[in-house]
Amino acid sequence: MSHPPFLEVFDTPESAARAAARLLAERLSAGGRAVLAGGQTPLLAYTLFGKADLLWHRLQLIPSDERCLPPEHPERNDRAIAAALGPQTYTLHRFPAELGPEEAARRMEQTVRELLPFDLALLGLGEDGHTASLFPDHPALASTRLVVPVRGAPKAPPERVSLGLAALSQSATVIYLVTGVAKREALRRLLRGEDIPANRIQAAEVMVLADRAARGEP
Ligand SMILES: O=C(O)[C@H](O)[C@@H](O)[C@H](O)[C@H](O)COP(=O)(O)O
Repeated sequence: MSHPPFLEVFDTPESAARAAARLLAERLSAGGRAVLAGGQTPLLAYTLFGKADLLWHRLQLIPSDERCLPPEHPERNDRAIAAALGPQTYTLHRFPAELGPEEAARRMEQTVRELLPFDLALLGLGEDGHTASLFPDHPALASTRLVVPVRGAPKAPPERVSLGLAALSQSATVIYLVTGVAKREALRRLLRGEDIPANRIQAAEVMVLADRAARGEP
């Protein structure tokens, strides 16, 4: 990260989610190409974003990563994102992660290439500083591929497929949404520019939306 990110701290996870939804709606009001994180943190933001009035038919979305689970598995990121966004007419590019890490990465390379550069990436942050499925000290971090297979992930399930640093670093704006006391140490490391996977993503504009619990404020 070339310069400290813009940080905004909110009283509660709900107010942070509202701010994230507003930002998504503003930045994507005319459509565009965006990356949406998996995991639990952003789901309320997606639900609120899904109510926005924008040119949904011009919006192309892709999860930051996908777990290698059957397509209908409730823990699939694409399913959780679609369920949260509700009945809007956007395009959601789904990783065929049920085919396994390598085959899914191979099949999505061209789709991702055609989506680049991203207008925006909303990303989460793991307690170990991971983002998407790019985990510390994992070989996927050193890959130059746009889409990387991930085996042996420390966060279940172990097999995943993820946008690589080469793709995520082609986002004009990266927004991290980080809430909860469990993320306190990871957020501190993110803001200090320490060498965690999230800080290996280069973007012209990096914003961090956090709640007081993650920021370590009473
Ligand atoms: O597939 C995933 O799990 C996510 O893409 C992952 O990168 C997530 O963003 C972080 O692990 C934070 O997860 P939570 O928001 O659930 O804490």
